[in-house]
Amino acid sequence: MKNFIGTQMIYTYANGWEYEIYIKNEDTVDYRIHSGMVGGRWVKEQKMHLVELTKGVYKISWTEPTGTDVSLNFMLEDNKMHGVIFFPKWVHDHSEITVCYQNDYIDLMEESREKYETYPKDVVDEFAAITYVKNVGVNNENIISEAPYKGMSDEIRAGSFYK
Ligand SMILES: C=Cc1ccc(O)c(OC)c1
Repeated sequence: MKNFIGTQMIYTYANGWEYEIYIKNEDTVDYRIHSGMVGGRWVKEQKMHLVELTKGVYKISWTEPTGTDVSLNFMLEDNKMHGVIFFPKWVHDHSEITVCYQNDYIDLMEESREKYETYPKDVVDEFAAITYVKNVGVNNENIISEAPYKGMSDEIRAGSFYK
């Protein structure tokens, strides 16, 4: 658990979606979505549940202000993960509403989840290849502190992003 907390990772799902996550502390993640249905979205201070299922295998789970539910398994020894995302119908239908720095739009997310339809939910379950992993310590606010842009994940992997 000590090794996992403080880890920043970038991974690409089999469907091509690229995500970045920072396990900021034992119950909080920050993340950026580099590509996919809601590419451009980024979030700080998402509360989550974390368990170590077995040696080197971690599961984190949370429910978002949008009503989207997420559960992710990280298998670090194999450099892979598996994610399950349960999207309410409205996120699928109006994904553009969720593409923002969510922390500035919590009220809009909560209004939208009431205003639009929840069902049927869209379940996306995919494996992903982890393309970057680094333990950057806990509670670092500089890891995920700006919006994703095209090329950012390549810069992070190349070691040229953080000054
Ligand atoms: C909906 C959020 C969401 C879905 C899948 C992910 O891998 C993720 O990682 C930060 C976040």
